Amino acid sequence: MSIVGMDAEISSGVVVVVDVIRAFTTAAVAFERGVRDIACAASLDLGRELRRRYPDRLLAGESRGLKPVDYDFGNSPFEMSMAQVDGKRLIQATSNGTVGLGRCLEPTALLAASARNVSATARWVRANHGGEPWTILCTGRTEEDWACARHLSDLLQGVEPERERLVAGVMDGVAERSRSFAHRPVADRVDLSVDLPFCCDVDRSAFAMVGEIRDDHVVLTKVPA
Ligand SMILES: O=C(O)[C@H](CS(=O)(=O)O)OP(=O)(O)O
Repeated sequence: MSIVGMDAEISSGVVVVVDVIRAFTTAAVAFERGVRDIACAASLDLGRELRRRYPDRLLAGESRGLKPVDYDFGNSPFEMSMAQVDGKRLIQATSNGTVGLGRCLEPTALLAASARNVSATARWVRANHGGEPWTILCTGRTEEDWACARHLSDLLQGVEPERERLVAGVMDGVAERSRSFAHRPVADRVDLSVDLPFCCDVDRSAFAMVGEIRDDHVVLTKVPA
């Protein structure tokens, strides 16, 4: 039972990949909007390749937080909350979250989580892999993923954590990112203010996002839990 960062060797067992700001908050919102499944790519170019392979899929993702010109969507949960994607299939390629999914080579089970579906993720793991070893992979260096991982770890161990502490951790992560953005040219800064309410909406999504490893990507599906 461990919480690790992206520099760790990912063991087997149940692996939950956490990305609160913003990949797996955006993925959760996409599923809430009726998306059927999400093919997660570890790079923008692989995302483009997947679109060539599966032209019916819409392409979502970011580079340095911003939407590539040839992508259909960026990585904003706010943007996704208004998207007409009911019944659609997505491809998602981001800097951290989808890269993290690709790091897990032979997990017993692989899931994607954010604060939005953290309790549902814990319920799914306990119901389907209770008592088995698990690893929580934080894909970011800022506080939000680690706060979410600690929250999930408590839930997996039968401890009821405080939501307020998780929200405070997300807010700390946003503050850290805003400070880093301040060093970028204005045009390169990501306005997280519209996304923050979605990232802080703890347990809005009553489903786990369960991954299936394919040759060169991971497909997430929504599983009520
Ligand atoms: O889109 C995001 O919020 C981040 C990119 S950055 O770290 O803010 O530049 O990507 P994600 O994979 O969602 O952490």
